[in-house]
Amino acid sequence: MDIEKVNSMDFGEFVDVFGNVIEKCPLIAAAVWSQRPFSDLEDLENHFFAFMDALPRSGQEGILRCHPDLAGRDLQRGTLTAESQREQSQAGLTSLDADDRQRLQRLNAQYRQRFGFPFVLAARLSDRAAVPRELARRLHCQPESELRTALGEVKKIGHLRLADLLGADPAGME
Ligand SMILES: NC(=O)NC1=NC(=O)NC1=O
Repeated sequence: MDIEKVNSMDFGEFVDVFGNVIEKCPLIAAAVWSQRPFSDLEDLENHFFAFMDALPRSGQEGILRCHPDLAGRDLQRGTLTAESQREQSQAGLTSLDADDRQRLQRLNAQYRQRFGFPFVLAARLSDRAAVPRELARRLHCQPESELRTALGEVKKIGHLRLADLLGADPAGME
């Protein structure tokens, strides 16, 4: 898909295509649509991220709270979005044994208790061994810096999802 096609989309089509670039936050695509035309794919991506950066802390935490836990209830119930399902299975989180899954759920609960939002990480850039290690490490970070780290992970997820949608090479979208 090229940028001319993106710029020609009406509102409904744009939100249908880009509504889940940021997990369960179609509002962001709905807002970014009005800023077309986009000069290129990177410009489109930057508008998504600029919207996130301009939100008050409550809005940024709200974005994080829209993310399903890694190897959490939604994965067990099969209620993940298609994108999340693919990402979590690529990281090997759909085939954890009971002990590993329970450990991850315990760490997720501790993290959520400490920060008030779920642990978010770009699963496609990680794997089943690294996820709990990274979660345990970030559990000890300060809230301010952890909010920034978590939003950075949302942006990595968004970057990869946009690259998929636009048929661009993820590296090429830097
Ligand atoms: N809590 C999360 O990090 N969730 C997720 N990360 C991904 O890459 N996909 C998800 O669903």
